[in-house]
Parts: sequence; structure tokens; C-alpha cells
Amino acid sequence: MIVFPNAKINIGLNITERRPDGYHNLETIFYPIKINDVLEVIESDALSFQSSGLEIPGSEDDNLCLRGYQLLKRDFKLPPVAIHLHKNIPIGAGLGGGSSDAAFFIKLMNEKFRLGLTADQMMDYARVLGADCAFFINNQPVFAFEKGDEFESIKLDLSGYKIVLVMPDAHVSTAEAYRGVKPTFVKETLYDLIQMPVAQWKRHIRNDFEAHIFNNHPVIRGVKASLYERGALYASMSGSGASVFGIFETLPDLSTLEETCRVFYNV
Ligand SMILES: C[C@](O)(CO)[C@H](O)COP(=O)(O)OP(=O)(O)OC[C@H]1O[C@@H](n2ccc(N)nc2=O)[C@H](O)[C@@H]1O
Ligand SMILES: Nc1ncnc2c1ncn2[C@@H]1O[C@H](COP(=O)(O)OP(=O)(O)OP(=O)(O)O)[C@@H](O)[C@H]1O
Repeated sequence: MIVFPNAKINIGLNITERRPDGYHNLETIFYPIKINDVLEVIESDALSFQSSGLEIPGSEDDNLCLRGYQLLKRDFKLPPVAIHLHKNIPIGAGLGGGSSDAAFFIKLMNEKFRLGLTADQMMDYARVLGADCAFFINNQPVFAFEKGDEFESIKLDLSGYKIVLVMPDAHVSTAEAYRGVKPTFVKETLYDLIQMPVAQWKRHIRNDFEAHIFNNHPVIRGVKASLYERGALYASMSGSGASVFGIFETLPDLSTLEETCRVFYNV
């Protein structure tokens, strides 16, 4: 069975408090985008994992797909499987690529081996693997809160706009991003702000990671500025970075950015 795990962007991200467990409470809007990996699972004689495409740092045993397999195996009698992941979603990008692979792996296993899990049950498994992971089970635009793994559905349809995603030559680890952030009280919740017209978002919606990540990686600040110079209605770093997205009325010419960055049009 083959599935195509997709990336997400965060529209707005407010870090509201540090939790006793070391994590942070936050609020954000998750929006799915059309940048995809390819994940294939076949029944096999032995458990194996191989990947192609972008190089994934870390050992294969730490790959979130294998961790998903081990997690399900605690509760279900599963045969060995051969997993192939073709990696295309940029890594260290704030696009949730690894989390998406894990969530799609759980959905695939549920279907392939008829495990009978509901979406809520799959989300409970996904939460164990990462804060971002549960979102990709339903994969619909949501307002997310607490660790970013509790959701309220929202009406948000950006299909009438052109969304462009730019990945500069910089990588930010999620842990690095959280280490430098100072939680702040939220006056106006994103749940309400997101209902404003897109052209007004620039004045009201922010990503709390940007300030210190831009200081550590000025190239990311430059990409965001370029998107506004080319007419973006709204531009922001996604999640903990390093990718930056822009929402446009018409598709911009980003050929100069393409010299130094990976640019994805119409995501
Ligand atoms: C930045 C976001 O992508 C926004 O959507 C997410 O909050 C990150 O979620 P994620 O990559 O799934 O994160 P995890 O793999 O669960 O956590 C990585 C590290 O980020 C920090 N972390 C993550 C989520 C959160 N709400 N508070 C945190 O402080 C913790 O130090 C944790 O050890
Ligand atoms: N399937 C996978 N794809 C990508 N990274 C993976 C995968 N499985 C495990 N990882 C590990 O996760 C790390 C990437 O996570 P990181 O949080 O830094 O960036 P990200 O992919 O942009 O995700 P996020 O949006 O959650 O921040 C990699 O260094 C790698 O070791």
C-alpha cells in the first residue's frame, strides 16, 4: 500500500506558557499543504526500513515510521513489514514532515491490517510520537492548542489564493527554537483573528519563534522580506522554521530566490 504524507504550515504561532513537563502551551492554526513524501509498506519476512530522496539525519531506528510500528506492535499482533519512504518534504523546516510520515504510517497500518482504530484512537497513538503528529490524522485546517495536539475545527479555505513555500539554506531544530522563546500572554486568540480577511493578517497575526530564529539565521528574515516585496498579502516562517510561506493573490516571480533556496509554487 502506498500513501503520500503531506506537509503543514502554521499560520500564527503564540507560545503562551512553559509547562511543568518541559513542553510549552501554544496556539496555532495548522493548514495542510501539497508538498508530499511517498510511503510504501508491504508485508515481508523481516521488519525493514529504507529511504530515498532527501537524506534524513539520525539513525534509521529513530525514524518516526519505525517508531510508529513499534508503538502499534505493543497492542496488536502485526506481521513484519518492509517500509520504503521517499523523502521530499524539507527537514528542519517547520513543515511537520516526520510527524506526517508517522501519522500516515499509523493510518496505513490501520487500513492494511484492519486494526479497527477510530480517528480519535489513532490520534492518541500519534501524540506519543510528537506534538505535531496528531494533526495529520484528520489533516484538516484546525485551531490547535495546549502542546499543539488538541484541536478545534475552523472554517478556513485558502484555495482562492496562491501559496508559495520557500526553504532557505538553513535548518532549525524544533528543540533549538523552543529553547530561545519567551512565553507571552495572548490578548486576542488566533481562533478569532484567523477569521479576518487575509490582507489584515499581517498587522495582527505573528509567529513567536521568528524574533530569535531571525537573529540566529538572518537569511530567513531576508526570505520573508522578499515575499512581502513581491506582493504577499501575508508571509511568515512556518512553525519553528526554517521554511517561510507567502500567500499571494497572483503567483509571484521568485526566480531570484530560486538561486539560493528551494521554492515550491502552488502548495
Ligand atoms: C513547532 C511546531 O511544529 C508547531 O507546530 C511543533 O510545536 C513542534 O512539534 P513536534 O516537532 O512534533 O515536537 P516534538 O517532537 O513533540 O518535540 C520536540 C521538542 O520541542 C519542544 N516542544 C515541542 C512542542 C511543544 N508544544 N513544546 C515544546 O517545548 C520540546 O523541547 C520537545 O522535546
Ligand atoms: N520520517 C522522518 N522524516 C524526517 N525527519 C525524521 C523522520 N523520522 C525521524 N526524523 C527526525 O526528525 C528530525 C526533524 O525534525 P525537526 O523537528 O527538526 O524538523 P521538521 O521536520 O521541520 O519538523 P517540525 O515541523 O515538527 O519542526 C530529523 O533530524 C530526524 O532525525
